[in-house]
Amino acid sequence: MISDSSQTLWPGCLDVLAQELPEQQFNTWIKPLSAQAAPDSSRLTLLVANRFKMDWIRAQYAARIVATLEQLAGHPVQLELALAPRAASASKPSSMPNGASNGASPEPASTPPGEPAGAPAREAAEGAHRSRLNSALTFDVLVEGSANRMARAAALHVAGAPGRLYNPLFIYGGVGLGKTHLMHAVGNRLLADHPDAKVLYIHAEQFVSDVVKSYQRKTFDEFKQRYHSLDLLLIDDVQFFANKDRTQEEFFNAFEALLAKKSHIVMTSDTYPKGLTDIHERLVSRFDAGLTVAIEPPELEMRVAILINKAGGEGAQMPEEVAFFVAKNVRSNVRELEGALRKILAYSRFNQREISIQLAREALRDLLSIQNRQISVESIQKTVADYYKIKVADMYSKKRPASIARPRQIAMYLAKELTQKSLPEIGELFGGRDHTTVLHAVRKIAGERQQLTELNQQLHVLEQTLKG
Ligand SMILES: Nc1ncnc2c1ncn2[C@@H]1O[C@H](COP(=O)(O)OP(=O)(O)OP(=O)(O)O)[C@@H](O)[C@H]1O
Repeated sequence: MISDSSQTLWPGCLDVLAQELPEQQFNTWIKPLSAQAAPDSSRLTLLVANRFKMDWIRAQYAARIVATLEQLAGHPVQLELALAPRAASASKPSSMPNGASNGASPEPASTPPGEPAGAPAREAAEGAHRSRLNSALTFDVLVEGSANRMARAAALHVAGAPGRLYNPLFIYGGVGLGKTHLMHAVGNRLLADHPDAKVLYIHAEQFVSDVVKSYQRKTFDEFKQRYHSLDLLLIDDVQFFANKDRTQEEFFNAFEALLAKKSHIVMTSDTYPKGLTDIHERLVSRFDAGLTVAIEPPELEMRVAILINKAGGEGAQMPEEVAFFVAKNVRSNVRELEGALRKILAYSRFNQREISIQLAREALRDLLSIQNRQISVESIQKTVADYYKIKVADMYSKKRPASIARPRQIAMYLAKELTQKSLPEIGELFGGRDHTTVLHAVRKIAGERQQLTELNQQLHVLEQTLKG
């Protein structure tokens, strides 16, 4: 008889890996595996469909799987890989993702076994395939906060009246802040209202690859037919067009054709249009011709709301104090926040314990210890000095010009936010300054961060850099 914890070990591990690995890799390699755990969870056997997959999983994923299993179990776990009996592997549901390959898989697309899904599932998959939309990414599950309020309002407007105002809509911001989610939400809403609309979500890299294929196969007519006939084109991460001249030309053509027929274009990027490098000026000026909106890193309360909502979506309840604890420690972006939540939920399920601050601390111990280990006041001083192009020595000096005093205040603020040091200790490390000077700097920068978008973004970049 297998104990409860051994039964939840692999599902818990799947939860964590689903969050940590790119979707394509997870769906291709990890999701199809079935597991048998020893009753005491000391050993876990994964059944793999063929020898090729077994070698690949051993080489690419075994170490990571073991680390995750051991973190969940709290003791060493031996991992074994075995070939699945033929019948067992053939009856597994197909798990191939609908999107095109991201190049991670070395296996020909026809190799993985799998029965076709049932008709409704197939239709849904075909619908999703046509538009490449992820139907889970809707406005309903997108938490609103000051960080994304304007972008969300603009996206809602576009979904409700495409082809009119805000065309193109250009959404920019740092990684994992919800740009892609917002884009899918526009497409899903439009399709819900107009099921016949021709919508396509595509990552810029895929667009580049489509251009290359059309070039090689001389099928530009089909390419044009496909892109120029859309009602809504959602194109993600356009910074990937940098230096790809032919792609930029084709995108320019598609762009002009779509705007001429009043189709809508929504784009995302990691920076605002004029901040894009190696993109033709005529494209940049068109990107900026509709509405450009930023998504910013979520503030504390928004991070808390996201955690509570997402936990609810997984059928779990996260007490507010735990959500605050996690949100205070995981600040960089929503994707990391989701990763932390997955770990906590998996840890709670596996150990059959209620979610508490103590449990969160244990589940996130690697993440928390990496943060504490890596960030020292000295590394903050160096990073900030490099960023604002001043000397590290100016962090300790008595110089007062604003070009030096302000980065110094920013470094003090980050030292308070990212380390466990007290105000007097920080003052000491900044050339023996009084703790009231540090307090003044911390309050000033915290206040301005709420008001000034540019400062907020700079701090976000610095935090990401410091956290590695
Ligand atoms: N406001 C929000 N409410 C709920 N979930 C969110 C929110 N913002 C982001 N997310 C979730 O965070 C994850 C990362 O978001 P997304 O992929 O849209 O980020 P991104 O800005 O496109 O990042 P990248 O630039 O790395 O592609 C997704 O799972 C998304 O659903």
